Amino acid sequence: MNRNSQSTEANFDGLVGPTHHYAGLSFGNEASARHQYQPSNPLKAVLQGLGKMKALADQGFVQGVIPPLARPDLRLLRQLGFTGNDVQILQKARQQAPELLSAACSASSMWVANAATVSPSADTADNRVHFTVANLNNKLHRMSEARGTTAVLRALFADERRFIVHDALPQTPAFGDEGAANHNRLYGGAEGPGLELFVYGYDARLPSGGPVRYPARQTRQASEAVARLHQLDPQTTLYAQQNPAVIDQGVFHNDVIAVSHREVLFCHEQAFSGQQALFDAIRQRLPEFHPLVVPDEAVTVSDAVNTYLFNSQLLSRQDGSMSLVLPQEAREHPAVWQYLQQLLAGDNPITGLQVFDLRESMRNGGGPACLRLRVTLTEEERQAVNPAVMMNDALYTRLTAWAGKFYRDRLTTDDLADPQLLTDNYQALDELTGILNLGTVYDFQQSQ
Ligand SMILES: N=C(N)NCCC[C@H](NC(=O)CCC(=O)O)C(=O)O
Repeated sequence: MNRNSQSTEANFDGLVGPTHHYAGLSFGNEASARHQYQPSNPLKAVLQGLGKMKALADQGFVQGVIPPLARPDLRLLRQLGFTGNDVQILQKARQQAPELLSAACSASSMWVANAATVSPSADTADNRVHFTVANLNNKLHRMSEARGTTAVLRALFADERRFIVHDALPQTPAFGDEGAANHNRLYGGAEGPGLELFVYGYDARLPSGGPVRYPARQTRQASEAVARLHQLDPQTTLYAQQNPAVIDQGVFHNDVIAVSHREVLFCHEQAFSGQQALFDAIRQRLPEFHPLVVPDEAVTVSDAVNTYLFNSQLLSRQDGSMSLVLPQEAREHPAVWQYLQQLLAGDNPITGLQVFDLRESMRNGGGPACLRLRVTLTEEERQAVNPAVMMNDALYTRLTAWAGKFYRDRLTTDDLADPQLLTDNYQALDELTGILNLGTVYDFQQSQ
């Protein structure tokens, strides 16, 4: 395979599933806690996500769709001791442990920045695109994604000559892994290996040094294991610790405080431990490195957590300038919006802002960047991706009609044991596998 052929950063967005609801399941994610038990609108949520995908595809960006996992996760409920037929299991869980029913129904697989860590073929010794499925072992509702995500990614990236999807790391806290949300890849003009920057919350070898209030979800040990699996060159691999003080302020993933694209790293001044030394190390390997650091006096960490300023997407336009894709909350915040105007006027590649209303996802702590998995692909690799998942007018029309047929416009935790919800979900997902040409990717299809 040709190492030097032109490559593209494609974005694959998670399609919001029909059971999207607010259950307060993610301790350390303040939006999740704040919106616990509020009614959600799954139809609006899926349409908001599709709107972003369609707008970016219309601008010529390569945009794909990742289907939701099948929920309720009856396998998980059985594993937790609930017995009987499907309806009995749901009802028993609702009566005895509603928080477990919520976990089994969570639509959290929409945040595909946590589906896997991805290394492009230019960085890997065997010249394949490597994916390691995230084990997400810090939270029950997220941990149970790994199995289904593995099957879905293998259905999308099936060509084993070009892609390899590794199983998730061992499910133990020392190997906590949250995927691409804690991984950046920086690169300059020349084709060839990029600099892979893995960001962890704590080092399991050291007894202290992590956050104290909220959990660190990613360990250094997990990042190192992913780098080994991906056969990365240690010369172009760096590890950095996220500042534990910002984890304690609600920055549960690095993509809540930093985003990279090409040679640019856009981040808050408090994002990393030893930030200056880290920047020196990056610059040593990548002379074009262009950090854009936001001072606390312009935007506080709390403002960043509330607006998801850094959970933005940086996209290159044809002319080499960059566009920043932001959530509506960033526009509504005077200090953040003022900072963004200064950024546009300043000497840097960002020349445009695009704002999307993603409020249904934002209320659970998921912004524009959480909803996408970035996969850098050569032209040949792009041709090898399942073409039915690539966004275009026809797919957008089909998926909006499909969602309109199956999704509810109101859902609360009280609705989760409704047998009709289960039947509708399975029917919706069965139809979706046809639209996206996925084969029988869901367990319920195999037992039919
Ligand atoms: N930053 C990135 N890349 N992803 C955001 C993930 C949000 C997700 N929220 C939730 O899982 C909330 C579910 C609930 O409470 O109902 C989480 O905390 O893992």
